Amino acid sequence: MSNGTVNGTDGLESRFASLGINGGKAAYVPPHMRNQQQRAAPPPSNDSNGFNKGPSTPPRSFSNGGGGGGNRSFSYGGREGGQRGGWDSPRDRDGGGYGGNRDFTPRDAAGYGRWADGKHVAGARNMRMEKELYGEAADPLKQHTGINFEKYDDIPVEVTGSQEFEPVTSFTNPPLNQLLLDNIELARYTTPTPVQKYSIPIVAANRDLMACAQTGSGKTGGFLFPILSASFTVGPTPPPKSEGGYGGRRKAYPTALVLAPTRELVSQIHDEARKFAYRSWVRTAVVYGGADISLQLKQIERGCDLLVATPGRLVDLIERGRISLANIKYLVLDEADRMLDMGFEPQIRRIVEGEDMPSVNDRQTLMFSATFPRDIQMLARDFLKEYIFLSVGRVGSTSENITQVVEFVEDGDKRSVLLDVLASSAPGLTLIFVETKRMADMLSDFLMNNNLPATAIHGDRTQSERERALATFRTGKTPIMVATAVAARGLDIPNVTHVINYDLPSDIDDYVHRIGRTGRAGNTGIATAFFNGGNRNIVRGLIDLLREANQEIPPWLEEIARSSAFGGSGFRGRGGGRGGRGRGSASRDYRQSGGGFGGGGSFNSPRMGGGGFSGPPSYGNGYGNSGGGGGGGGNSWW
Ligand SMILES: Nc1ncnc2c1ncn2[C@@H]1O[C@H](COP(=O)(O)OP(=O)(O)OP(=O)(O)O)[C@@H](O)[C@H]1O
Repeated sequence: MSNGTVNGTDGLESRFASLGINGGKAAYVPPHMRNQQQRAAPPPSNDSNGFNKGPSTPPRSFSNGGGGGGNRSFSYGGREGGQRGGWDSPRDRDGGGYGGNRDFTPRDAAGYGRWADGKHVAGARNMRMEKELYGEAADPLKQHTGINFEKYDDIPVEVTGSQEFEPVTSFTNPPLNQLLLDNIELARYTTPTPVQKYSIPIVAANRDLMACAQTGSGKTGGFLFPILSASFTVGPTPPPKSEGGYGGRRKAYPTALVLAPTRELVSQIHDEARKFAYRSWVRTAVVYGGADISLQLKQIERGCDLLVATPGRLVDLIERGRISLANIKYLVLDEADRMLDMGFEPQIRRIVEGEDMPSVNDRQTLMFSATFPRDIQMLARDFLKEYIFLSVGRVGSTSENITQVVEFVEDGDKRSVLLDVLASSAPGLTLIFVETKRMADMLSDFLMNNNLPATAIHGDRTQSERERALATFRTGKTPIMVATAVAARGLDIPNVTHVINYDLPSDIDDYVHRIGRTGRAGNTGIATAFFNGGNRNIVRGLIDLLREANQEIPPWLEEIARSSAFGGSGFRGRGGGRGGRGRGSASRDYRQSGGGFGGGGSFNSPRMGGGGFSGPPSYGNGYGNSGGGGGGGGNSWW
């Protein structure tokens, strides 16, 4: 299978000389490996880390000084020291007992805290863990903030709903718990991003939230910070009496559940959760399909207060009686629009409505994404109560940190144009998106046959193949990765300087997420799209995005938009690719744009607009999993 790593133990220059990426130019060596050669070099500063020398003159002048990642591995369970749940009250309360395998974890294992006698007892520092979780200051394997980080503050924020909120402009106590602040400092975050500034007070006010902010602008912290801060302060909730505690059955009762669509993403979120839960009583766990369930069960037994999960594996563990959702206080849907579209909605309904999760009134529900189509906003009301809608910038907009280039390329010319584009790319990691798994394999093989070290990631690869592909990509061993949509959302890989849409998606929101793998945390990046007549359905959406992000719009593209509109296919391209629930675009909270909705529902926002929009007929429980072709539950396009 495709995984053309650069092997061998020769000098770095010669290792990379064979890659031929830069034609006759000096051999490419990923910057992080150059650092290994030049240990004396001073560490990069936060805003000048060598990965964000912004591109200046598109197209094709890819001037980012990007670098390879490093050997950052996903933490699929198995941490040292063990971590049983943090509840440390008398075992015999309510007859249950919370310590099925209490001996698993030394009570005072460094790095892990506990809750004792109604108080939070922070664990001792553990330098080994700190190094693993936070890396070194100049660690090229970690994402560093880029030159444009402060510019996030210029993006207009809109908060709609029945309450106003003062943003939290700095990381301080109050409102945040001191232990969380210590961990935020260890993570080297100095200022909250806009989405974090608002999510902190909104969640603290016990409100449900639908939050929309651009890719790479810190949404993960946006939900982790307020949840962890409150958890550290309030402490754990004992299992319900009726369940009898952990005792015999070793069932876990998480209080926070984060659902996300892919294995890689849940692992990444879990890594972040571990960072910020360090030394606290909160034990984190991650479960996802395709990996050994017994290892995940062991991990859950060690403690599972904050659980990050893909829906399918979670359902499996609930069915096995190993996880109960009865204690959930916080439910987070990350990439919420993806989680509620045709592929996942039935599973989400089962988890949220068909198991023992507290009702919408007895939990807080938070949804985050960079895109929220109107139909999904309407569907989401089934899971939220009188929510606040937070948008940083226009819903579904792209970051100006990404320089977008659109090239007209007929299908038959794509391969040779790709070689040209890669040859003129500056060093850095390049992510290439294609529409099918077969194409992902074929294209990575083609690249390797042309001496370009590439790997592929898609849904047909085994878990270990996927992990290896990501690892070799991060480290720059294969600085090119060909991917299907499975890698489109959420992944935060440092030094991805170039995203190429070899095949454009049929949904403009998918384009937004794909190109969002570059230009993160204030860094800059380039996104190149190969456009041709087959992509007419997204031309209007694409032009809107380009205009909004102050990008150059090729005249030929506007010409196609004009002729497409005339020919009737120029709608803002949604709904083609994944089963085709006709999706309406939304640039903001749909309640603000006069959109009513059919069907029942308990939604009662005072600001809800009057009728007018009849919308898709029904999104009730009967919504099947019938997405054909590209979509549905089978995820066959991944
Ligand atoms: N306050 C902060 N200060 C510095 N860096 C931050 C801050 N918040 C988040 N980051 C970093 O920014 C990067 C992007 O954050 P994150 O992955 O949460 O983005 P996102 O908005 O969820 O993106 P996506 O829409 O692609 O899922 C991460 O590397 C994260 O560590």
